[in-house]
Amino acid sequence: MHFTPWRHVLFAINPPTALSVSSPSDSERHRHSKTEARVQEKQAPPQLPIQSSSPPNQSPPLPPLAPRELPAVGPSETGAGSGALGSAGEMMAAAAEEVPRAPGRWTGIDVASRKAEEAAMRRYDAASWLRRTVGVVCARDLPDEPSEEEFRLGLRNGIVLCNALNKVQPGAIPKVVEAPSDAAGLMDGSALCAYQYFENLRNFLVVVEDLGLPTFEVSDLEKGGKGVRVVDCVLAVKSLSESNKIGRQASCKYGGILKPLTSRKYFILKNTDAFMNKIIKGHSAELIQNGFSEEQNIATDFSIDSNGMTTSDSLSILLRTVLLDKKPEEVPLIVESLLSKVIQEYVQHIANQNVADEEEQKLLNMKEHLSHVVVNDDDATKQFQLEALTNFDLQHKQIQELKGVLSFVKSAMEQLRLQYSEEFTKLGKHLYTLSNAASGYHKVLEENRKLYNQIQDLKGNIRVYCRVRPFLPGQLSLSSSVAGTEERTITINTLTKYGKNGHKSFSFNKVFGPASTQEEVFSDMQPLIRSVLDGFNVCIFAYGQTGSGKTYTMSGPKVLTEESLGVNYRALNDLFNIQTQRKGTINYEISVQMIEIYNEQVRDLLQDGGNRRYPFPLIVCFCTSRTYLFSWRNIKISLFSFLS
Ligand SMILES: Nc1ncnc2c1ncn2[C@@H]1O[C@H](COP(=O)(O)OP(=O)(O)OP(=O)(O)O)[C@@H](O)[C@H]1O
Repeated sequence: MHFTPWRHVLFAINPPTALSVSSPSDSERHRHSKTEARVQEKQAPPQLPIQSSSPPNQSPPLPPLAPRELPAVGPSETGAGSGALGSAGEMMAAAAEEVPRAPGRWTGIDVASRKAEEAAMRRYDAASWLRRTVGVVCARDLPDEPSEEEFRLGLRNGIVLCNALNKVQPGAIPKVVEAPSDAAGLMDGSALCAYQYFENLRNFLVVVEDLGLPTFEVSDLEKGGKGVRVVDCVLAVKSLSESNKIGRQASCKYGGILKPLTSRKYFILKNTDAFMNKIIKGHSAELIQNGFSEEQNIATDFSIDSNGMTTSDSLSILLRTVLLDKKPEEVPLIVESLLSKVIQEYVQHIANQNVADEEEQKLLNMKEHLSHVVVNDDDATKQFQLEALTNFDLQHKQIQELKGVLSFVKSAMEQLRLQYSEEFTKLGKHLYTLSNAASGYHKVLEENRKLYNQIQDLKGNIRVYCRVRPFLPGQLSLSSSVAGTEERTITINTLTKYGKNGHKSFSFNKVFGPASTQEEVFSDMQPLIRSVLDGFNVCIFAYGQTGSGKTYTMSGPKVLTEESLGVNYRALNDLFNIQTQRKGTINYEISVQMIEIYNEQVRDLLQDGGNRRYPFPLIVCFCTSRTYLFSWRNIKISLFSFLS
């Protein structure tokens, strides 16, 4: 709870002697103020708190008061800036501010002079108290009557402040960073580095703030800082010290009511009476500080606390006490100021009360919710347990089912594995059999081939067949020279030397009569043709006179039918069919060349229209490893040679 506007009272209660000094020098003003303060200090009770003041540039000019206008307060309160004014005095000052100023009685120079003098007096008072508190050794850098610069340098390292505060509140600052012993000759505490200064000052300011005293910034101890705030703080600590000496928690005029170090929630008020008691107590303390008797103040407190008087009664007593010795013209202003303060405190209290009501409502809601939870806790627990058991049984049942399914799947998989193993074993056996069969097949095939070719060799590598063509249409069959044919023999009618009919017989591998077909002729040659696919060279040619049927036998008639196809067509068809049958095992490359030998000239019948003549003799052609089909006059040759 702050009473900042009441600080203006300092100027109103200054002694008129200070007002008579017009623009004195600083030293003169200091000396004058100091002398005045010394006199006042001797007369003032040491326990009186000190009233701080606003910075000179913020303080409005106040009209001077005659000595008879001053309240009956101690000399220290009336000193420039060092007075410990109470609420009554402040109220009076506030009232005095509103008093119409007499023209010509107050000038700007007087105001500035009085402010400077007041500041100096307050600084002297603070320095003097610090020196007395910590001792002249510790405060060697702080003169008894320091200038602003000396005051700043003396307190810059925070040692004096911390030690002084520890004197007032023992143990408030457990650790004070002291200056090194060899730093005595150093100026303005510069032996310590900046952060050590800061640590002392920070600890000091933290404790001061916890005490509810006015604080300052660390920068206020630097050049350009607001030294008046430091003075206010020191005087507030002094006020606390003096209050402690009289065994009473002082009401601080420098920023609020002193708070205990262990709690920062001092301003939380719970009801109107407590709120009013607080105000009244605060004002009562101020009354004491402004000259009212302590007994009177105690009586006031006692009447409020013990007799349970109402708020209006308390206010009445307070007003009567405050206005007891006031002039009639001062009463309205004092009452107005007091009411303004009461309204301000009441508004603050209502705000706090609203916040408290909201918090309380939240707590009630939370309690109701918790009670609802507690009341239904048993049912909810039972329901939860029942659901948990049900879920457990269901899950257990599902797990058992899954185990059964898993067992079934395992057995099925095992059966499948056994079946697969058996099938694999069977397949292996079959493959082994097939492999053996294939191997045997190749062996048998090879053996058959050998046997086959052996048979062909036994039949003869050179075979001679004889075919007799039938009579052509229009030819007389009585003139045939063939007397008869057997399988391997043909008998020819011949004329003897003496004109008698004779017979000659000729033996061949086989004799085909006039009724033989093309198929019968080829069937006896077919085994030789297949020998070509086993790598044997085969040559088939026909020999005979003109018109004997060579072309018919080798190629067929002009109009070909399936039955009339000759040896060449049938041989090639047979070769291509065998190639197709053995396609998966043997690849055959087949080429065909057709030549004609006529009048001892070899002609290629498949190139250049059959006009290309070969310069090499016929025997060379037989040595080539290719398939040949020769047509020679009266010799029709089929030569088949395959390389596989
Ligand atoms: N086995 C047969 N059956 C029926 N007709 C045949 C038979 N052999 C030959 N001929 C016929 O006899 C005629 C003469 O046959 P082909 O032309 O084959 O004789 P060639 O020996 O080739 O004669 P050339 O040497 O003059 O070429 C043809 O008209 C042919 O149709």
